[in-house]
Amino acid sequence: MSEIIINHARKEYHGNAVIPDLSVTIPDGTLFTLLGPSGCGKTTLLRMIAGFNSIEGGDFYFNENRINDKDPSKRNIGMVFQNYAIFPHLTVRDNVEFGLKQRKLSKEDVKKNADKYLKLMQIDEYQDRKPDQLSGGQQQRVALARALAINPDVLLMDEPLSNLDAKLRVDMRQAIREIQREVGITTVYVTHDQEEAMAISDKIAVMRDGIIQQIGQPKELYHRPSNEFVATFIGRTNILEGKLIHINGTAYLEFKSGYQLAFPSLNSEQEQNVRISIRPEEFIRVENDEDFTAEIQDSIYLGLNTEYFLKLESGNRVQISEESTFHENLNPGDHIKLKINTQKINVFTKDGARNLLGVSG
Ligand SMILES: Nc1ncnc2c1ncn2[C@@H]1O[C@H](COP(=O)(O)OP(=O)(O)OP(=O)(O)O)[C@@H](O)[C@H]1O
Repeated sequence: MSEIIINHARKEYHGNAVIPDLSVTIPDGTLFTLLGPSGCGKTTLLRMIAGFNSIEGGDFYFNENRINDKDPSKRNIGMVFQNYAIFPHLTVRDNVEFGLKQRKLSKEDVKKNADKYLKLMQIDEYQDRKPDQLSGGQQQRVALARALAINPDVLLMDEPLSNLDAKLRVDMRQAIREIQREVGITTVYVTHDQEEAMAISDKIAVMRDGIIQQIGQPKELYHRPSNEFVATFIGRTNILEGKLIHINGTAYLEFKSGYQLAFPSLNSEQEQNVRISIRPEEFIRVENDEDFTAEIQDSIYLGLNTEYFLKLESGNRVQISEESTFHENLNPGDHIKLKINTQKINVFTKDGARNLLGVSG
């Protein structure tokens, strides 16, 4: 088992830095996800850890061992990719035993290890089949069993579920989570799917343009995103422009409508233009004492929740979400009153680069 430490990593392609200077520590035994939009450098970083990419700067360690110059085959890594990468001409068992045989283990140990992971991944009943006789989800289980059977120090997974259909993806991410916990292996998981990242990870690093924007538990990223990019990439949010002002020593958020909301947690911040992030579920419908009035423009019934598309009196459009009730009878054109949950909103500088409330985690 290993902690992974990356100090000042730099990656260039043809003189162009796709990862300028990245540092991160991945604690032993965690499922750590690299999350970000396409092209942000997730796969590049994963391949640097694996040893498939040159490293233009910085140091990579597994525990105290610097691995920069270590051959990929000597890093003791298990890998699972999007396209399964299992051998089509070998049976399920032979696939799982492949790495074990290469390591010249005794026959008994090969069998014992393969049995363990065939069972753990619930594919023992297919052990004599060839991959083309398996579903995508089963093939991915074989890939995972094969990766884990060699007892790697680190498991690297690059979009392992993206070839699977939606329902299976949800089942498989649960399976991966359970196996990872059971085996306790340090895992680096790459995805661009924020929901998958939230569901599976102990910790997530949100990346953009080769730079880590924030590292935290899913909950921390959702509630206290470090900047507007993270706030909009993790979950959904409404961004309203406003001003931070002081009246008699107390901070207020002034919205476009002119409404002023007392916001004492920013008492020590200077007056400035801000961008206010309010998640759809943090607008609460009230009968009086409202922060906003809004006109309903449209709604979508989603079973547990109903989403409303609203126009605020300022003209701003926002989306809110609330638990559906059977007798609900709101229609386009209706006016409603809303309060916002001030504990849960976030306030960014006018360029969206910094959360004035600070960041936990
Ligand atoms: N071999 C290469 N030569 C030149 N540029 C490359 C090479 N591989 C990747 N890049 C560039 O490096 C950047 C990061 O790519 P990378 O594949 O790491 O992104 P990613 O976040 O994994 O994206 P995706 O989710 O689409 O796989 C991109 O701009 C990409 O075009």
